[in-house]
Amino acid sequence: MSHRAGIDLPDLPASGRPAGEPVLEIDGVTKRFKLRRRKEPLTVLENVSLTVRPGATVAIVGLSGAGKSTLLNILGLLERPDRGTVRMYGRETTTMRERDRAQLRGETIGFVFQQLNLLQRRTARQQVAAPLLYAGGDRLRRRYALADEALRRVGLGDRLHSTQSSLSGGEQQRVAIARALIRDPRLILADEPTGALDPVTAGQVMDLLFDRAREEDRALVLVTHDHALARRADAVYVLDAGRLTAGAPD
Ligand SMILES: Nc1ncnc2c1ncn2[C@@H]1O[C@H](COP(=O)(O)OP(=O)(O)OP(=O)(O)O)[C@@H](O)[C@H]1O
Repeated sequence: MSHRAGIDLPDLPASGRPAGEPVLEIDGVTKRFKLRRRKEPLTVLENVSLTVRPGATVAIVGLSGAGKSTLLNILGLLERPDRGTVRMYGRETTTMRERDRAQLRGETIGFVFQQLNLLQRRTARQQVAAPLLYAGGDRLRRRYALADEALRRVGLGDRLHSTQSSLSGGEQQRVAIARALIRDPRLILADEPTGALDPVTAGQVMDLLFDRAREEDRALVLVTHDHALARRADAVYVLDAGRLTAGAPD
C-alpha cells in the first residue's frame, strides 16, 4: 500500500498485469438535472454500471447530449450521482467529504478535457509544471525538468517558453495533455482529446495516452465521437438514452 498525502492506494506491480482491484467501479449510477421551467427533471444517466481494471482502455461513444461528459465528471469525482456508488480502488467516494474527494482526485486522476482551462499568459513549461507545485519533495524541486520532458513527449520540446496565447489550438491541446500526465496519474480521463488536432498529431497523442494506460497498468477512459479512435480501446461502450451498453461503434 502506498501512503501519499494521507491516501491509501494499492501499490502498482513492477511488471505484469495484476488480476487487481478495479481502478474504478461504478454501480447503478443515476443522474438527473433540474431544468428551469420544467417540472420533470432531465434524466441523463439511468442505472449505469462500469468497471475499469488496471491497464484497461475504455472508450465511450454516444450522440451529442447523451450524457458522456456528465458520466466522465462522475468518474472523475467532479460531480456526485443522485443514486449509485462510485468506488475508486475499492473506496466508496459518493459519501466522502469534498476535501477527501479532491485529494483522491488530485492523486489519482489526470484530466484531458475539451475546455482547456489553461492560463493565457503562462508559458508551456509553467502550465505543465503547475500541478507539481502541490506535489512536494523531489517532484517539486524538479518540476521544470519534468515539465520539459513531458512537453518533449508530446512534440513540443521547441516551444517550452511559448505563452499559451501564442500556440495553435492543437499545440494548446498537447500542453493540456502534458499537464494531465505530469503527476503520472493512475487513471486518465479524456474528453475528445484530439478534437483540435490534425490526424497525424492526433495519432501520436493517442499513442501516448494508450501506451501510458496499457504498459504501466494505468487506465484510460476516453469519450469521443471518433469511432475509429474508439476502436483502439479494449472495450467500447455506447451511451444512449441514459443507458450504457457494451458494443462496437458502427
Ligand atoms: N448542470 C446541468 N444542468 C442542467 N442540464 C445539464 C447540466 N449538465 C448537463 N446537462 C444536460 O445533460 C445532457 C447531457 O449533457 P453532456 O454534456 O453530459 O452530454 P455529452 O454526451 O457530453 O454531449 P456532447 O457530445 O455534445 O459534449 C444535455 O442535455 C445537457 O444539456
